Amino acid sequence: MLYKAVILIGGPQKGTRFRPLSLEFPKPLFPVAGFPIIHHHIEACSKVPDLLEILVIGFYQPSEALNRFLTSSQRESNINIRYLQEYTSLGTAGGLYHFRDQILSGQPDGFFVFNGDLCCKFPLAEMLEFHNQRTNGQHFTLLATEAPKSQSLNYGCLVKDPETHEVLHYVEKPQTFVSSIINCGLYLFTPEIFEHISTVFKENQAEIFNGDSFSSNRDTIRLEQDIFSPLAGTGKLFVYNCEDLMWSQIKSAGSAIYANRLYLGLYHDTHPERLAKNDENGPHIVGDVFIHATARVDATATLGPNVTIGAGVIIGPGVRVRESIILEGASLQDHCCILHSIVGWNSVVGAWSRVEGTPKGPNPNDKFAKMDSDNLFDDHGKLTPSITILGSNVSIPAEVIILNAIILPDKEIRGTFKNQILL
Ligand SMILES: Nc1nc2c(ncn2[C@@H]2O[C@H](COP(=O)(O)OP(=O)(O)O[C@H]3O[C@H](CO)[C@@H](O)[C@H](O)[C@@H]3O)[C@@H](O)[C@H]2O)c(=O)[nH]1
Repeated sequence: MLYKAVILIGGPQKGTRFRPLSLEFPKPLFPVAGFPIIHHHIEACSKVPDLLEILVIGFYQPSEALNRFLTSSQRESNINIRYLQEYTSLGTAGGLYHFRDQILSGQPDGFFVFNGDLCCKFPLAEMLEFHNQRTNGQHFTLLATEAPKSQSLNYGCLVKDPETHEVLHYVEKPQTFVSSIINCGLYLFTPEIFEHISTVFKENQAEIFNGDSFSSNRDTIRLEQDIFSPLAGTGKLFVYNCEDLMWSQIKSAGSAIYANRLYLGLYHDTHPERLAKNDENGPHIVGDVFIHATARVDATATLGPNVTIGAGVIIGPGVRVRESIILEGASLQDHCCILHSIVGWNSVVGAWSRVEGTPKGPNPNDKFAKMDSDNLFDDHGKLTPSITILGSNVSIPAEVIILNAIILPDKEIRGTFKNQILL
């Protein structure tokens, strides 16, 4: 059986907590546990036997960074990888439909579709096995997991037949509780899915000529509302439910820090060589830490748990870093302290300064709790305390405190700042 994979990466977005970090760099390339978010998807795909190619679909302008990433991923994984750009946001099914000829070229028997903003222990082999056990032939499988009742409302929710695992009912982000089984944003489709998308496409186009709709987004088709909801209960849609799945969305900077922790934890099984170890000449390592081979870390620094140090980073004596991501080219000067923060590309933190955010994470007492995607502002218009973010080329002087702040790129900070966005 031949398969393909499609990764939906969306496009530039405004007003998110990721903004200072995604201004110059598409979010799917943001490094988590040392590698771009979608590198983890590609790595999972490379383990699927007979994978014909990977198509990355989005509405980002092709950029040097994206091209460089795709070329190097292709070389490393030895799989053909192409970027297909939508002319506008076509929705999670619209992009698939627009590029259906490319997806079906080479005649795959099926294809995986990934939301690009997932952090997951992608159970592709298990999904394939589950999918192929259904006798139906032309059917579709989606990956699901459990969420607490209150959090389930933030996701696609589904009700399944406990015997057959057929999806009987699907509601995208319901207003009231439907089910604690949530859509994880990873699907396995057969080519027949295009017949269902085509029906919706034609209905939408017909509306233009019936004068029913002047909406500018009539080319948009959503997998969740337009395809899954009507497919539920027709015997075509099945759910592979992985209750204990290691899974999170990456929507905010807080969730990037959480995903960093999850992927570093996974490296114990998948890539133990990527985890830093304590040795006489190196820094003190606490828990899971990734240090890029080109970073220079003083032996008196203490790093961890859950820290990623990017390429070319320089870390001075006595520095302390925990629960943070330090991006390529940054410099942390003597005895500074970085907690629950993301330090942007080529930023400098001066000696004895403290950069600190507020920890974000799912409720540890609730087995199925998910990471909430934190809003930038609370109901009173105040910045909600969360991860501190320094954009690229930010300079923090010596002996100041930066607490719960978001600092846009290229800023030279002169003093202490708390609970602010510095534009
Ligand atoms: N190519 C492309 N990608 C898109 C588009 N719109 C969204 N995407 C990508 O599709 C994924 C889903 O994005 P959203 O539309 O923001 O949905 P969501 O709020 O994340 O919810 C989805 O994911 C949840 C799990 O993470 C699901 O529970 C939910 O049902 C839904 O599928 C993201 O990776 C996003 O970049 C589009 O027009 N074009």
